[in-house]
Amino acid sequence: MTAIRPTVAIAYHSGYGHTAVIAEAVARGAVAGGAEVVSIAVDTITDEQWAQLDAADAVVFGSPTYMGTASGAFHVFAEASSKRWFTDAWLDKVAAGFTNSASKSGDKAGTLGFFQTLAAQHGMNWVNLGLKPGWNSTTATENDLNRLGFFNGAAASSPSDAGAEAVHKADIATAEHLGERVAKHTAVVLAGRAALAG
Ligand SMILES: Cc1cc2nc3c(=O)[nH]c(=O)nc-3n(C[C@H](O)[C@H](O)[C@H](O)COP(=O)(O)O)c2cc1C
Repeated sequence: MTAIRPTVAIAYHSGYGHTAVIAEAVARGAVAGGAEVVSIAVDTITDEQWAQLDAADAVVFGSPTYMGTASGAFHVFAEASSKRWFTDAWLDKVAAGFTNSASKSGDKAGTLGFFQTLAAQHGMNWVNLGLKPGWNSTTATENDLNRLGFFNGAAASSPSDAGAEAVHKADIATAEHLGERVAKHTAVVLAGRAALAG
């Protein structure tokens, strides 16, 4: 059987570089999971990149959490995606999401929830993180995968007074896990569609 190589697009914004590190980790994980990856900074998105999103099998949304939700730049992109909503251009694509903020909680749930709603409005199928929470018992440590205990996407906490080099290794590993999971799940979806069509 020919190996299925899904295309995973990562549509993200990063104001100061921290979320970009997480986006790179998601990309590495997706490649490890067998996908071809396209990374798109949504604040500078071009017509060609919109076309790449339309052609992708999966789209992973990523943004810093600003004021408890995705950044303004990401919201501009989300509103612009309404053009795709009218034509069902993203219907049945796989979707997932990640966010990064300074505080451990930092109201990141607001951002991941927004991504889930955006995906649902487009009729996309959400892939969750698929990891048990880490760092929540006396024997656990901050180096655990999913150390911040989110289920619906990958979350990262980066110190507000440090640069992108300070993004936590555990958050990077958690993001790699999400990318790999999305790639593998998307391959299953594509294989299922091909089998049903055949
Ligand atoms: C306008 C603004 C709003 C912010 N709001 C939050 C917030 O709600 N929760 C939080 O934990 N951090 C908040 N932060 C901190 C950023 O999330 C944090 O610095 C993050 O690492 C920035 O990611 P970036 O470098 O990809 O832009 C805010 C930062 C800015 C500039």
